[in-house]
Amino acid sequence: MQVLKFGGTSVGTPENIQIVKEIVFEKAQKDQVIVVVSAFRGITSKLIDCGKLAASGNSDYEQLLTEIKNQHLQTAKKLLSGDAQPALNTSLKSLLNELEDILRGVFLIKEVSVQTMDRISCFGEVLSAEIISTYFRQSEKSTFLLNPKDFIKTDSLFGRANVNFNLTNQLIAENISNSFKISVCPGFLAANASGRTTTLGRGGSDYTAAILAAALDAPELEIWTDVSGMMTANPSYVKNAYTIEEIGYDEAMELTHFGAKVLYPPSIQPVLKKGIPILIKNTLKKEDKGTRIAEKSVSNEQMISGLSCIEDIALLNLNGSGMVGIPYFSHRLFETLSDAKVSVILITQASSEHSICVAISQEDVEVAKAAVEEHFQHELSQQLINPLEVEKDLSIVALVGANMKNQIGTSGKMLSILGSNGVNIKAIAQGSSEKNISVVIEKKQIKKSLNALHESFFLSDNKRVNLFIAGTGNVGKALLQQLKKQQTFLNEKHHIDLRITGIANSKRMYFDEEGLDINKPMDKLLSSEKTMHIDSFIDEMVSMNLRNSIFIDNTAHKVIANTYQKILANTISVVTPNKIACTGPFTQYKKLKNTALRFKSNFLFETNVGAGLPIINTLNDLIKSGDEILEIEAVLSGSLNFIFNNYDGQSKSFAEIIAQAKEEGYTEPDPRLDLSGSDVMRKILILLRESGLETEMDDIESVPFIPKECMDAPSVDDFFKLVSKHEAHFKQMINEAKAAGKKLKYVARFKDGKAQTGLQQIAPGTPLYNLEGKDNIVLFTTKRYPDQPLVVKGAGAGAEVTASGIFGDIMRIANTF
Ligand SMILES: NC(=O)C1=CN([C@@H]2O[C@H](COP(=O)(O)OP(=O)(O)OC[C@H]3O[C@@H](n4cnc5c(N)ncnc54)[C@H](O)[C@@H]3O)[C@@H](O)[C@H]2O)C=CC1
Ligand SMILES: N[C@@H](CC=O)C(=O)O
Repeated sequence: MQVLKFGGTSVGTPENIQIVKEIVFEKAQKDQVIVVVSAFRGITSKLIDCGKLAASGNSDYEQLLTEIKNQHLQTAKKLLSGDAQPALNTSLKSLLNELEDILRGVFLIKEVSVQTMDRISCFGEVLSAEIISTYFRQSEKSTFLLNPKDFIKTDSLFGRANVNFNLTNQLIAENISNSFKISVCPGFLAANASGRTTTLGRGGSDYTAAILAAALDAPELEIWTDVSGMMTANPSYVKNAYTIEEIGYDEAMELTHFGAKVLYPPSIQPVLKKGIPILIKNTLKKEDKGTRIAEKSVSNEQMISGLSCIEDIALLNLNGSGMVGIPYFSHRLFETLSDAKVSVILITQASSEHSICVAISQEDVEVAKAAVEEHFQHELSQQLINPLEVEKDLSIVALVGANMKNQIGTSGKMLSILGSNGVNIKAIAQGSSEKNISVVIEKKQIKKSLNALHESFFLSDNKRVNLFIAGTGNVGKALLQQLKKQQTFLNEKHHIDLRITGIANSKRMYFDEEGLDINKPMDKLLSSEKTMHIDSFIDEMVSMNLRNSIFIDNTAHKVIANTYQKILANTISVVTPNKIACTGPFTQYKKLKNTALRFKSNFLFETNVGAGLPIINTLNDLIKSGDEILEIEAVLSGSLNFIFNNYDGQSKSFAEIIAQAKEEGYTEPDPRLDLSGSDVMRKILILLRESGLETEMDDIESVPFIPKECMDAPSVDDFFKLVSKHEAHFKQMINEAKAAGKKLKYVARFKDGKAQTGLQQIAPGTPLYNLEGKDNIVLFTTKRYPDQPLVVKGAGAGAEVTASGIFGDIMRIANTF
């Protein structure tokens, strides 16, 4: 015997009922089938409304009743043909007349009892079963319409009656005939000992099906609904959520309790007790596999079966010294809430017993608060407990999986993922069964949290990282190219999905939560009508509240650098080649680092020194492992190295070589920063700060090599003109070096606690002498490297290498999410 139950949507339209027929008839070829049906979608609510309207003396119930009548008669007309149709119409009309009579009576006496409401509300199932059984019978004569009142026997608790299982099981065995291929049974209704109609409460049709399946020892109970089973998370929040193919009863219960409303747990108790598996299937996508809920959880690799959530939660926090060591305190709290019909969803209590915190539905807050305050009036007045604290607009997110108990660190991982996304956890509960870890968070963080957790716990998922990019000049453009080139590789090899969710240049900005087309991200930016303003950019980025977000500053702008503090405090990481933030006052640099630590964001700026070379990371590793910097000797300007490697005082002028360095993207957007030595001062300052020294820009001595008049030029154009004017000065510098058999290098040095930068003649045979092109070199002499310094050397300027350094920082952060 097979038992199938079809929900309201499955039987909601004539077209859907035709699909139901296909499903049932296919099954009936193999074995007898019992088909339990719900009311057509929306009918039960309409019936209840009719009852309430009639009871309040409002004749509008008649209009609603007409709608109910028409929907059933029209469905019957569409489904049936020939003689069957008038016959069905007669029986439908007789049922509808009975309903009309009851409602008329209610209207006249202006009163409806729960018992009468049971009679009214179950008409949906009765009418639906009448139509469906007649429709089936038209093609399959061996179809029978069951009356559950004959065999499902309950007490007289109208509205939510309790089943007498002994009697019911016996009556089912006696009443369900083996002689019909298909039996159609209306769900939800039953009868008490004296034959009066009762109903089975919430999930009633599932309950009917479960009672039948259990009594008949069905091999499986099939629940056909409008979703393809239980999903790994709510798909309206998590696009990558997918159907769980197999799950244990316990896990299914946990998921259902916390939001996956595919089943109502109490309604499946009868099959659960007998270990009968339940198959959840989608009527409108019958080819989908669905979810099989079986007695034992399936031992698969997947540690987490699903994520679920409940929205609109409030926390009640009762605390006070008067609670400590007093027996029955929690008992009294729960009893008070229970008496007030407030259901407690989650509980946490500190072992000190100083406080107890419960999560309830937000809609129960007022009732709960009033009840608790009244009950604990004495303790409150004696200040033994503090006034009840209520926090609203919260949600619960739960991680569910039977395999969690075999895994160390699951809750740690969960909390760390939420923390690195700036999600504050208000309360946490983990049962000793370890099948569920639930956290209470702000409601606005739900989408971000579910997605971040889903990507981290479901191995099939790619972890999405959202990039907000400001600056699309030399470096910015090179970065966009590299992101495009690496996208497939990162997806396939590292399961990281980098999306550009925001982009800006100095004029415009553009946002797309799903990510811009990586092949042409500039198109949308260039046609955007949104004017770039950094405050609006940040507001939009923060309000998008996306998981795993990184802001990348590819500008050289102070205004942008000044916003890092705010960005980091919103748990959005910052990656930047812009040196301004790290070279302001030491207190500001320190504050940024502390903010990043406090808000679990990352602040990375490897490209501030030596472009893509791993200089800051190397230094960080030395310092973190306890080493100490004794000396630094370095060439830190790619552009100056390029200029002095290419200027010979003959073929091209000094101004022409600077222009070439600018053209090739080695200089700062304003080359005066390079030529003045300021850029090198910034870099050595950053290295000293990263070495642990509290240093300011003024602590660095710098000897300029460029005439003061050039540096005082009011614009970059004027600067070039003045450099041309002073060509003889530069010629003399290079000729003197050549005559001494040396090369000119702009050197930064830290020795004996002092930092200096300046142009020097470098003799052959020293590490700085053979530094080609735009290369940089840094020699760290440390306690561990006292004789032979640790050397980092390579290309130290240029858009490509800088972009690849930025990419490296992005990946370092992406791997922490
Ligand atoms: N070129 C190199 O070798 C290296 C450069 N850097 C740094 O990289 C950064 C970028 O350099 P480049 O790409 O060469 O500069 P660039 O001048 O080519 O590009 C700057 C970009 O920033 C945008 N921008 C300027 N102000 C803005 C604002 N207020 N809001 C939004 N966007 C704004 C511009 O529209 C442009 O797209 C600079 O901070 C530079 O110091 C760091 C290491 C090496
Ligand atoms: N302008 C800089 C580039 C990177 O910081 C340089 O010349 O080194």
